[in-house]
Amino acid sequence: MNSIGIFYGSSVGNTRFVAEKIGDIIKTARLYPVENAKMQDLENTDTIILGTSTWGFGNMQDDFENFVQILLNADLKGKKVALFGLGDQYTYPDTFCNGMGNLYQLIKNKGCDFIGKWPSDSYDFSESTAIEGNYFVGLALDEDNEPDLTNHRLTQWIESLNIH
Ligand SMILES: Cc1cc2nc3c(=O)[nH]c(=O)nc-3n(C[C@H](O)[C@H](O)[C@H](O)COP(=O)(O)O)c2cc1C
Repeated sequence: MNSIGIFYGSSVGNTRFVAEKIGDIIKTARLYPVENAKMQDLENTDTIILGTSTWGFGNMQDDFENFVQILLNADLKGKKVALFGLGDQYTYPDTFCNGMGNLYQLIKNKGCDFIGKWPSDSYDFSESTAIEGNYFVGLALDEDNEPDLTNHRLTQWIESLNIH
């Protein structure tokens, strides 16, 4: 069976809120806050949905501090990976969702199959390390300024993943 896990880090609850929403839609998915997640959790999961917010002008959320090493050491070959990131495009237009960009850079050469890139044209920002061409490397969400768009973006994105 294709196991699905949602791994996330969240400081004030926005990424957790989104992770739980994804879990409501993909009923078979297990939720893993990265502060407690183990390498085995990653390696036992076929489709990894991985979410971080951005803090301190472009960093991943704090709970990734230890999890970064776990991600680097884990065997992710052949796994599907879908990234999502939360940020604030108006206050931080030069580092919008850079946390997701950093996450992508960290694991992009680990042999996983990235799914769920997302068009960037409906956002208003100047720079992001999460951009490749006209697409974000995963779903970008802005709960600070556009919470009303989250549901629609999320359902479209999950449909595009084609994993359940
Ligand atoms: C001090 C601070 C720094 C932030 N830095 C960035 C940033 O560089 N880029 C960005 O897109 N968002 C930035 N944000 C916005 C957060 O990523 C956003 O509020 C997010 O929804 C928080 O999610 P969380 O509660 O899951 O951690 C920052 C917010 C704060 C308070």
